[in-house]
Amino acid sequence: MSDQDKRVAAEAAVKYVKNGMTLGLGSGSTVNWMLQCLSERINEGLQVRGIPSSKKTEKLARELGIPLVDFSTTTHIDLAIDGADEIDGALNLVKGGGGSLVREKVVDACADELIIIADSSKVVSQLGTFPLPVEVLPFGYEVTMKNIERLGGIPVLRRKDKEVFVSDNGNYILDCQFGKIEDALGLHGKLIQLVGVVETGIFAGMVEKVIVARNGQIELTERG
Ligand SMILES: O=C[C@H](O)[C@H](O)[C@H](O)COP(=O)(O)O
Repeated sequence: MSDQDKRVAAEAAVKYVKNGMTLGLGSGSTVNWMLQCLSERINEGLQVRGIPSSKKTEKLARELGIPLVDFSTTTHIDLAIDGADEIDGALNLVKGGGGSLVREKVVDACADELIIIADSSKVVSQLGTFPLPVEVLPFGYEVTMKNIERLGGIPVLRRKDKEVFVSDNGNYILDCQFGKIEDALGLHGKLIQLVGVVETGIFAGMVEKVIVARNGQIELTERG
């Protein structure tokens, strides 16, 4: 992991932002760099507004003076910029390492274009080394865990500072090891049908561009 590369990727993504855009603001440490870059451009006169995908992003964006709106103002997002925990060669993603996957998916899915920014440690040949985050209702999460085990997963209830981690939506996160994921969309489809599952961290077929920085150099991959 390199903060320098996260910043390089973030700077490259912000070049795609144009005056007047409504932006989807993802979550995580790479997105935090993007917010810094965006705020610098806003200080230079760029006029945009953002819809944040987490309370943490909302807080930082406010501190940086980035104008924010929510879905009561508009349901249209021109461009979303977000991070990822894993990116495969088909531009499928695992997300949710920071617990923001549900709001990220709502924001990213309604954007005209989604750009993913990352340092090169996130690029994998196959998804599944990073345990798949699955957001579940707290009620009956034990049952949901059993059902995930029946699908071949090993779910672990996420904790933070020894307390159960609670998402911005008041839900729990199960970090699920499935081994190497052969069929990302198929696995998502099975999980999302389970009662109690709110959303999975598989983002398949959603990305237009991936910007990866490796030792300070940009690698741009676009959906073919
Ligand atoms: O829930 C968190 C998000 O999916 C993040 O975009 C993802 O975890 C990547 O975060 P970072 O840029 O900190 O590695």
